[in-house]
Amino acid sequence: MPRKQHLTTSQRKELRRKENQYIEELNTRTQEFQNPKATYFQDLPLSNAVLRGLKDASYVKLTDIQRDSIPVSSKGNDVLAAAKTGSGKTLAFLVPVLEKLYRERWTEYDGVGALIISPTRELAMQIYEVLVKIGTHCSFSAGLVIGGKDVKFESERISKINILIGTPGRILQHMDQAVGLNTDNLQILVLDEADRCLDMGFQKTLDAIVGNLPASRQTLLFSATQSQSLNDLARLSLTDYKTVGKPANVGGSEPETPDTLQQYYIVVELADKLDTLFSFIKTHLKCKMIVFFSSSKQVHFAYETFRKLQPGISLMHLHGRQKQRARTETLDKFSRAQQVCLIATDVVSRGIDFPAVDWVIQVDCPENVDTYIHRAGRSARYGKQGKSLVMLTPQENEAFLQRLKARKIEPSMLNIKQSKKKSIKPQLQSLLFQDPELKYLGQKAFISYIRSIYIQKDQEVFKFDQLPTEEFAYSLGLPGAPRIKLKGMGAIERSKDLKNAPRQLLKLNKANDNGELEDKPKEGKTKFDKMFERKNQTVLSDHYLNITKSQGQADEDDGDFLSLKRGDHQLREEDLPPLVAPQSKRSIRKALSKKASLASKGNATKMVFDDEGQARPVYELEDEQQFRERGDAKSQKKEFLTKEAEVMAQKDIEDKQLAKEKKQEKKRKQLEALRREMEEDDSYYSEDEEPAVVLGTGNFSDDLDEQSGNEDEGAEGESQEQDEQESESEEPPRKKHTADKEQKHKKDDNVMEVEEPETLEDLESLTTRLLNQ
Ligand SMILES: Nc1ncnc2c1ncn2[C@@H]1O[C@H](COP(=O)(O)OP(=O)(O)OP(=O)(O)O)[C@@H](O)[C@H]1O
Repeated sequence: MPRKQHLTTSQRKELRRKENQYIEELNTRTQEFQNPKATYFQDLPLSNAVLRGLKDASYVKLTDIQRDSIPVSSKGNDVLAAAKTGSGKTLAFLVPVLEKLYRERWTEYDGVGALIISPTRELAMQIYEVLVKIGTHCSFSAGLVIGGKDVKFESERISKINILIGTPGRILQHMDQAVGLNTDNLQILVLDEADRCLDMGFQKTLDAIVGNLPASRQTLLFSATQSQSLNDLARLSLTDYKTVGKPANVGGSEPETPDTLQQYYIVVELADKLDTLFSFIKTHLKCKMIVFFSSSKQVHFAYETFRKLQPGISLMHLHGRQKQRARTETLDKFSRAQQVCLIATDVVSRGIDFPAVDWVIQVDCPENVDTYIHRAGRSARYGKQGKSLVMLTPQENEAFLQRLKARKIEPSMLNIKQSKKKSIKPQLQSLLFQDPELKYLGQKAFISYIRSIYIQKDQEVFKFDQLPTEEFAYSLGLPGAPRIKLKGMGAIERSKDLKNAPRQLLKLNKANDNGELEDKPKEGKTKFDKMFERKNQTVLSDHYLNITKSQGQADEDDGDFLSLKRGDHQLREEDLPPLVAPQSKRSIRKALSKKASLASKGNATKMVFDDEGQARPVYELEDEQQFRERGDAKSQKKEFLTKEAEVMAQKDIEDKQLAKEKKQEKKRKQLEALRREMEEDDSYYSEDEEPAVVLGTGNFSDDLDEQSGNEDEGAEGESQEQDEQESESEEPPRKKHTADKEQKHKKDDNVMEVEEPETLEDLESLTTRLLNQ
């Protein structure tokens, strides 16, 4: 940590002069630099402060993307960089950020000089940690804004932050508040996993953020995959940019996966996936592995059931529905553990750098090749060996392998002898029978998976109509396929234009417990809602649907109705307890007041019923004398008809107006629902989440102290808002700035355990043997 020095004015002037001279020389060296064979960081024209920070953190040798991109970025160019997972992109953009601010002689009082945007909180935290690690000899302040409760807390400190790292939603929130966050002087903007930000529906948020930034800034876009949306973003937000790294898009000559990654696939029936996974885990107890499912509910179910079945390895789970603190703790524990199985959603599929992961298992087929690459890339990082296995159903197999092949990825096939595979279905059934909580989770997991397939864009891979729903339900231990009703699909179609699949999945996950997705947001809960929020009420679902049919008629008329009938739970009306149609207190009050107001109007019309039972107003024959006095019958008739026609025309206009207003209102509510959802989804994982706040201090070394202090003392603050738990660190006193600131091998009865195979053949035969037992 740099010591505070007391200098005289002339000493300070002299120091300043030397520093200016040093920076000028550095700039000249940078502009003239041409060494495509640079091997070490010190071969690059970098400032001493940055080089010392890198060395202290044991970063000495350059990776390819670092060697190629740092000199280009340091020259001030806009850069679009794509490089394989685990190839060291984080340093590739953090080093130029520090260099830029150093060369601009940035001080605490200059405000935000660099903005780094990451799609998820976990990734933002990781970037922050790396920055803290390498920035020990620099004198900038760094801070994290990743959403959550205390905007005020952040706002108060944000004005003193020089390097701001955050998620898009929260950054924009601070910009909108117009207090604290001033980006007028911003020098450099970094978008990490930029395409993921776009995929997650942050396009508008990013546009708004970029719109608030000075045009003169430098911009760096980084990703492991290079999609069309990334190219579009590059065209819009970069100026005269340089492309660095391997062209990682379709048609490239090399696979985009690391060379050290061994990739496999197996073809397995949907209903056999959990059996296969469990057998796999039991035979790889000495490994560190990540298992990916497509939804948080499936993760939750697999975790809870496997925990009870005790495969013999430490199990962890991580998904966006968990509280932030739990997520952070799991990330931390998993990073440190050596033999462990983490069951997770795509919340950790991008960017997260877990050390030494042996296996990545993709139980659910990824939505596209990019997701496959990012998931698999959690293993085999920074030149280390790693393996990945994707489970494909016979329906997905062919088309997905083609998609992979088009990107030069050709995993090897592993065979499983289905006949000999150990089944955990009976245990699951027994568990679910005993534990209603688990059964409920199973139903949720089932619904989530079916929904996830329904909304996939790539229908050649994901064949919704070929899903073996009954078998799948049975494989989860359920007695039959829960009934699913997806309605209001118009809303989903609309949302498809706005968001990509993961967010759609998120939206669908917000459907109610009956599997229904409604076109409009609910206003308050009815007794029906509450009744069906209770667990294990699925048996009532048919009845519920009957009751609510009339209420939901309008939606159903859209033709957007889909249902998967549940075979074993057909419920006869007479078997059900008598249900009185419930009414909310509000609706009862409303009805009563309507009656009261009608009664008080005093102009009620007396009605009589005619022979056909039709109600008609009472009328009496008018006196003939009076009738004649008003004119002849013909003209009276004409006058009457004209009047009636006018009334009808007026009514017609009113009706049309009413219909129009209703339509507009419906549209407004739908838009409102979408908007609200996008806000809630400040991050995708916020089906899910509200973020934690950890703001840095005026000095990196303070940040380090602060972190370790908290770890030691367990001093993490904790509070709740919006159902989220958050952690935050106390801010230590700010330093004054000077002129030169700176298993055991347990044998299972059924599965033989052996050492990790070295070759593909070994692995194949091993897997076959193990699964055949
Ligand atoms: N020059 C280096 N020397 C030693 N280790 C490095 C170096 N650069 C990066 N690493 C290490 O390599 C690992 C992967 O780096 P990083 O997380 O930046 O990869 P990435 O390219 O961003 O991956 P992803 O695309 O998955 O986000 C990290 O553990 C990091 O500490």
